[in-house]
Amino acid sequence: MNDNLIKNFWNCGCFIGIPSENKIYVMTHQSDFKNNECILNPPYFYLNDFYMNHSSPYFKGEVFFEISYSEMLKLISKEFSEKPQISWNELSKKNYINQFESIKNAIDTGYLKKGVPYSSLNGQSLISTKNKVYLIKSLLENKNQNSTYIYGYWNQFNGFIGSTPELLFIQNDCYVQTIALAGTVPNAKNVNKEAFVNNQKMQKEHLLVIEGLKHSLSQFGMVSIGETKILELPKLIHLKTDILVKLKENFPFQFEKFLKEIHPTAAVGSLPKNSQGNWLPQTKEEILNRGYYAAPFGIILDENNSICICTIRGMQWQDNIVKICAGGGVILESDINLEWQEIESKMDAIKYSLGL
Ligand SMILES: C=C(O[C@H]1C=CC=C(C(=O)O)[C@@H]1O)C(=O)O
Repeated sequence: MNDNLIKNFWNCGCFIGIPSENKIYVMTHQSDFKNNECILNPPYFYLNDFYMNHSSPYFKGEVFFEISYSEMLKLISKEFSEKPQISWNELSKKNYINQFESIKNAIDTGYLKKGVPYSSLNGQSLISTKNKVYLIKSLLENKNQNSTYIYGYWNQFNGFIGSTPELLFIQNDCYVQTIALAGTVPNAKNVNKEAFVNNQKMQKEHLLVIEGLKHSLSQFGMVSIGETKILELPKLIHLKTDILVKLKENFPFQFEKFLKEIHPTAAVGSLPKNSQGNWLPQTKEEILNRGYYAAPFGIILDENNSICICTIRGMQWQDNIVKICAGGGVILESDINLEWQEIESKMDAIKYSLGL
């Protein structure tokens, strides 16, 4: 990469890493959301907010390339790196309690089976190029990157960087892979994995995500549900089930149509979905607070290959405000104190992966 290109990338860049392919897709872009899908030639990126409010979420920049994880680390190691100095606010439980109680009420009245409240930890820091280098380097050096998708997007004012286990889908020809991911325990030394796998509340929470996905996906073709397994991350353990859809014959895959059906899954939204795809009211305040937390972010490589992830487990920033969001599934059996501990563990895990 020449110097100009590197400068452009650090001003306005984005990437998504796919560990199973040992590939990171990287793009520089000038500005957001100017393009319409029909005028773009693949490859191009897709970014929407959680509520899918952007009408032109596709974008393409001047330069697009693929790079292996080790090449990316080598490239990035040549750059100046500096840990962001963030002064974090106190984490407030109040808003979370309101969401938790509203979900519990909706469950009691039979309107919902599951909802995902979240909390955000805010801080102050301007994220410089050196800071971005530091954050991405931390993700790349993280040993357990095999099960997560590193991602990043930024322009001069805002952006986000993280590493998510939440795959929305990978499309290869007539097959679409997705996962159900729900049920969490901190990955502590003394954790009893067997008890976790056999825990009835965890199983139920997980099965509800599978139920939601089956419901969304069956219109596209044959849905095969794999075995539920443990997904072990450095700081957290989840239940994970692989799901494969064999698309109906003569069924042209449409990225956004598929995405609208699957997102938000019950792992980040609710079951059942309401007309907004989620139980949370889509207020101005909620949209602002959420920013790009749990947003769909993807790449259309060509008409037979595309990828979309859900941007959890990351840090976002807007001007000098930085933010880490974490949520967790709530069902009838959920206990608020345990759920809150889960939120705190997820926030610690995010900080750990970003070297904060
Ligand atoms: C919504 C989040 O996690 C989801 C993914 C895995 C496990 C989850 C859970 O156990 O609740 C969540 O559904 C988040 O990390 O913000």
